[in-house]
Formats: sequence, C-alpha cells, structure tokens
Amino acid sequence: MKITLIGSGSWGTAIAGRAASNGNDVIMWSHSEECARGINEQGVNPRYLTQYELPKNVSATTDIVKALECADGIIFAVPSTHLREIANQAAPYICETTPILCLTKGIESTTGLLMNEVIGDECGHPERIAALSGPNHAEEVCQGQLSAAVIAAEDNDVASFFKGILLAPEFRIYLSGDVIGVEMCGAIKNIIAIVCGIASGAGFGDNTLALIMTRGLAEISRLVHARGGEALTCMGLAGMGDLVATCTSPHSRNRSFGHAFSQGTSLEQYQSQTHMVVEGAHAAKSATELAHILGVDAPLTFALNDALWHGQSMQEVLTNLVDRVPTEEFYGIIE
Ligand SMILES: NC(=O)C1=CN([C@@H]2O[C@H](COP(=O)(O)OP(=O)(O)OC[C@H]3O[C@@H](n4cnc5c(N)ncnc54)[C@H](O)[C@@H]3O)[C@@H](O)[C@H]2O)C=CC1
Ligand SMILES: O=C(CO)COP(=O)(O)O
Repeated sequence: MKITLIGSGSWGTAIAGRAASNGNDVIMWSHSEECARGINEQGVNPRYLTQYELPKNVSATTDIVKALECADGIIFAVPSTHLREIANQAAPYICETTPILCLTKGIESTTGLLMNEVIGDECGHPERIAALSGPNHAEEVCQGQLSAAVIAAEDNDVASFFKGILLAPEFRIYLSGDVIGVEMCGAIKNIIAIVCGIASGAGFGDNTLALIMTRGLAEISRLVHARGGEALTCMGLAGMGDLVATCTSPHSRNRSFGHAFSQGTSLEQYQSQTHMVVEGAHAAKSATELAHILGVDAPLTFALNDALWHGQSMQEVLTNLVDRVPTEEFYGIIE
C-alpha cells in the first residue's frame, strides 16, 4: 500500500515508521524543508525523535500534491491548531473513497468540532474517517516498546484497513465504533495532564495526583456523555489508558508544561524552547466553550482555562477548586 502521512512531528514520524515496517511505502508531508531533507538524505527526522532511524521505505516532501498522489490511505498527524488549514489544502487532491486516519488530539475552538469532524468538514465523506488514540508516547512506540491503541470509525472496514496498516505484536490495535468518545477522551486527558504537572510542580503529593486523575476521568466521562459518546469508552485505552500515560510520564509534553508553568514558564516560552505542541492548553479553551454549550460541569478544565488564558493566579484557581462542596461521585454520567 502507499500511505501518505501528513505531518512530521514526533507522532507522525513514529507512525510512519510503524506503517513502513509492515511493508507499506510511506510518504510524509512536512511543512519544513529541513525535516523533509533530513528524512530523505539521512533517514532521520532532524527535529523530532532524532535518534530514530526510519525504515528505507519512508520518504518525505514539502509538496502536498505530490505527497497525496495515488494514496491508498491518508494519515493526518498535525497539531490541532493547523489541522483545518492543512486539510483544506489537501482536500482537492484526496479521492472521495480514500480512507483517512486522524491522529490529532483536540477540539476546535469556536466550532467545538472534534478532529475527525474538522477533516470531514474539509474533505467530505466523514464515514471514511477513523481516529486512533490511546496511551502512546511516540518515543516508546518508535523503539518498539509494547503499546496498544484503539482505532474508532463509523465504518468498521475503515478501522480494519488502518489496523492492517499499523498492527504489530508490539503495537496492539483494538477497534471501536465510538469515534466521539475516543476523540473526546484524547482531547480532554491533555487538560488533566497539565493540571497534574502543575500540582506536582507546586509540591503536591501522590494522593493529590490520584485525586486529579480520578476526578479528571469523571469530568471526561460527563463531557463524553453530553457530546454523544459512550461513557464506557472512558474506561478503555483512549480514556483511562491515555489519562494514566499522559498524567504520569516524563515523555508527556502536557504534564511537563504544567510543571514548568507552575515554576513561572509561559506557554510561549515552553513551546519555543521545545518546538512541540501542548494540545491541552488549546483544549482548555475549546473544551471550556464546549462545556458551557453542553451545560456540563468541568471544574478542572475551567480552572486551567482561567489560569492559562485569563491570568488567574494559581492560588485563586486552587482556592476555587477546593472550595467546591463534594457531591455525588458519578453525577452527570449515568442517567
Ligand atoms: N507525540 C506523541 O507521542 C503523540 C502525539 N499525538 C498527537 O499528535 C498530534 C501531533 O503531535 P506531534 O507529532 O507530537 O507534534 P510535535 O510536537 O512533535 O511537533 C510539532 C508539529 O507541528 C508541526 N508544525 C509546526 N508548525 C507548523 C505549521 N505552521 N504548519 C504545519 N505544521 C506545523 C511540525 O511540523 C510538527 O509536525 C498532536 O495532536 C498530538 O496531541 C498523539 C499521540 C501521541
Ligand atoms: O497523547 C500522547 C500520549 O498518548 C502524547 O501526550 P503529550 O502530548 O502530553 O506528550
């Protein structure tokens, strides 16, 4: 198969390698000449996962038309803030029956659309769009460390197609029909991971981190349920699995950013130092908008949104959170 991978960050690079290791010819589209040249000439992405040698059947280009020529399957792995613009550029060159897989985790601000929905909006035929999510740090997947992911699609054939492209003994893939649930979990767990990073940076202990993760999972479940997903998905790889991986791993950019933020580093400073996306920061804003529209209580999301985008001090945010009176443990999830 010929697989086109749109994006050349850490996750795109690791997934390009995974697909190519299964014998597929992978062409990566990069917005950066430097990345495309490094991949073609050295077989290594010079900016992300720089120690990882890509299989020989991976090439790269900055020409999106060339990248999409004769694609049997297309994978989007660009940050959420660039997804619409890039899907719009790609759309005229994508055949209407070509299956598409979305790796991006986020919610679009102002529209409240999930990432597969943004691609569907631009490229049409949403039934051929799947989403992959789960506890998958690119740094470990590219080393072949045992991992698992879920691929969700309305059409089981589309999910199965991408399972065939990516499956390996060390990369287990489960299927789901709950695209909304899988996408919502992937977006919101990044918010909770930033809050965990802030708490750990501020000196809170393991009890507090477990409290944030558990109440975070309840918050994710309420949002999933209200957006039309299945609360059970929150118990799976995209929910509980990714929440644990992102809230606890030193690989997580969201958690590390939270830690740095608690020490006074701004989002701009962190992103310009690392050249990496902190999806949870953008999701804090878009999920707040969405929660208000859906009428869902999402205190951790609101708190992070206040701290990141409305200049509220960490002390004020914390006081607001602990001033809340604890109520029924599972309100708003099961009717
Ligand atoms: N890194 C990981 O382990 C995982 C990442 N993801 C998700 O995958 C998505 C992509 O993240 P990463 O690959 O980690 O990115 P990254 O943080 O490693 O790299 C940043 C990406 O932004 C791209 N970029 C920067 N400016 C751009 C522009 N003007 N136009 C187009 N692209 C531009 C870079 O080429 C690069 O692809 C995110 O939504 C992330 O949440 C999901 C699972 C695992
Ligand atoms: O989604 C991820 C792991 O599954 C990556 O998380 P970070 O963006 O926090 O590194």
